[in-house]
Amino acid sequence: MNRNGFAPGSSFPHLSNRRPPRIPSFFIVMRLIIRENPPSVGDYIANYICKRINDFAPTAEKPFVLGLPTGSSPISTYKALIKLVKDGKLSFKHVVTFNMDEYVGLPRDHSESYHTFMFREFFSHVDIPAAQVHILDGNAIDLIAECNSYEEQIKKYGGIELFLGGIGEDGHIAFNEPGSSLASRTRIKTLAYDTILANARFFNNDINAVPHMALTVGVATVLDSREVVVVVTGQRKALALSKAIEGGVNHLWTLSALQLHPWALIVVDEDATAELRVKTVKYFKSIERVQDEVEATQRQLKAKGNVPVPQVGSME
Ligand SMILES: O=P(O)(O)OC[C@H]1O[C@](O)(CO)[C@@H](O)[C@@H]1O
Repeated sequence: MNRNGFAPGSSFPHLSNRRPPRIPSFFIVMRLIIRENPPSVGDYIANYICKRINDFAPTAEKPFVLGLPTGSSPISTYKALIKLVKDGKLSFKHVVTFNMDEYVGLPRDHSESYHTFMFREFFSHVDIPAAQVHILDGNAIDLIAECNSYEEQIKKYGGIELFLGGIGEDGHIAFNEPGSSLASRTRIKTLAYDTILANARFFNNDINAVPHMALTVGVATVLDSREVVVVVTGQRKALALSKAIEGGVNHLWTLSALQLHPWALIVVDEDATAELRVKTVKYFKSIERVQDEVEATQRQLKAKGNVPVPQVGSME
């Protein structure tokens, strides 16, 4: 068993009888948090990650292993995380990161490479030692070996504690385009035309300048993480969000694989909920309300010196 309580290499921890430790039974449910706009989504996720890292109390021997995405959606989260570090509330000194993906063939110092993006938007502003940052090398001579070694490195650290992810308009998580196997691992992926069109905005709207291939962690790599948090903002992601949470698990909308994860959280803005049923929105809002109440009760009990006992029934 690895630190997460899963069998090493297990892609579908939900199928094992082991529930990840520290998760009360009433939290074994996908959660959807709705905030007004991208900045408030960023604040929510940053505070959430901050609490998770601080509760974990990472050390050099036991670092917190964090998966990270690129794209415009996580920028507000990165800004908020940087502020928490500057305010002395959070440190990345004992955090090890693994990025989701990288273009193939784009020079590392290209302004749109994910290496450049990550250092420009995040790593250069926090106290993470560069040696603790892992980003796939899309210029490796042997790309397959690069992908295999990435999986090995993740394993060496005992797995990813929390994977923060972004999605594409076609519902892909990382660069797991429609039709990707839900058992996929880190590999080379040809980008879908939709993704090339969507990302052309970063390449002066020239679709020929957008790389057609990328290295990406697989769906199973993401599912193996102890916890997955996904950021979804903007109306252009609304259809993908509804397919992923209201539809069945489906390789055409790879985000839907999160339904198989015991500890998944999707944080969205109002615009991204445009295609959801009112009933769905109400359901997820009620879960947030109940959880807030449970946590408030637990805090009160703790303050009185009592051991908190969850009163909410299982929602499994
Ligand atoms: O947030 P944006 O700009 O829509 O970009 C999302 C893209 O970034 C990624 O998260 C890459 O890490 C992909 O999943 C997705 O294609």
